[in-house]
Amino acid sequence: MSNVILELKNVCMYFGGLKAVDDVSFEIKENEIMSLIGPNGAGKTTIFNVVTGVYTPTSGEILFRGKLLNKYKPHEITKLGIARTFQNIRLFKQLTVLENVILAMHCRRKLNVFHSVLRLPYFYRELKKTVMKAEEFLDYMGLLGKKDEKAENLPYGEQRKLEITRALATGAELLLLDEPAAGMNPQETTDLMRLIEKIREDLNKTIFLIEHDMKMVMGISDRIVVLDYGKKIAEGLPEQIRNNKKVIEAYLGKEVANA
Ligand SMILES: Nc1ncnc2c1ncn2[C@@H]1O[C@H](COP(=O)(O)OP(=O)(O)OP(=O)(O)O)[C@@H](O)[C@H]1O
Repeated sequence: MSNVILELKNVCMYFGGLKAVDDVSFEIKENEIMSLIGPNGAGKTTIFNVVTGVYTPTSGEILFRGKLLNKYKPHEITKLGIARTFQNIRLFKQLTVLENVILAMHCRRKLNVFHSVLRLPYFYRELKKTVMKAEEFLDYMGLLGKKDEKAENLPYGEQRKLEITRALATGAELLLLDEPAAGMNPQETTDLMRLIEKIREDLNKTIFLIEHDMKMVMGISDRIVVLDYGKKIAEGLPEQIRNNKKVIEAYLGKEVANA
């Protein structure tokens, strides 16, 4: 049986009287592509926020490889091996593509202020290694040719790819992608699907995805969890979700049945 990498047990996240996430439980297995879907306001991003330490859940448990995450801070969770991208792209827009990747690698780098101030030979050796590693990530993602461009000058689809590159560069095993195909045309979306599948296969990553594009969700996911008003209303294989009456009736209608 495959190993569970992430487990949510009866997780609740309340904002005052609003139950943004209400008693949600599910598991993600190592190397799986799991999608989280649901209408606007269903609680998807809130789930990402509790998993990555932005919020402490009101109750319930979040376990990463059996380790309770509830009290960890976002940077500690990144260090443990979970990285995310955001619905609204968050890059250092004025910095180059390469610099953006290098900054994402800082949580694994052996350099500190002491090394950089004294400019020890060690500093230059480590810096060179870091640059080479960052270039490897960019090459893998097809962005090496753009390494010296300012992030803000990249076309939208490439900015989204750069965000994924940054998530990979943290060394994370579990990648949380929040609407990676948002704003992409159908060709870009298909390319992105192939890329995500490649990352899972070549690099042995686990992918947890929020996405509204049903063709992508149905085409790429091993399993899908469906939320509605903070509650899990279904979980299963794409075929099961596509044919689930509750899912179709509750909100997706033809969108999911025809994807
Ligand atoms: N910090 C917060 N304070 C108060 N309410 C919040 C907060 N964050 C989210 N909410 C509310 O929680 C509910 C779930 O929001 P969430 O962003 O998780 O939904 P979503 O499924 O990601 O929606 P979308 O598809 O539109 O991104 C919404 O009603 C939202 O307004």
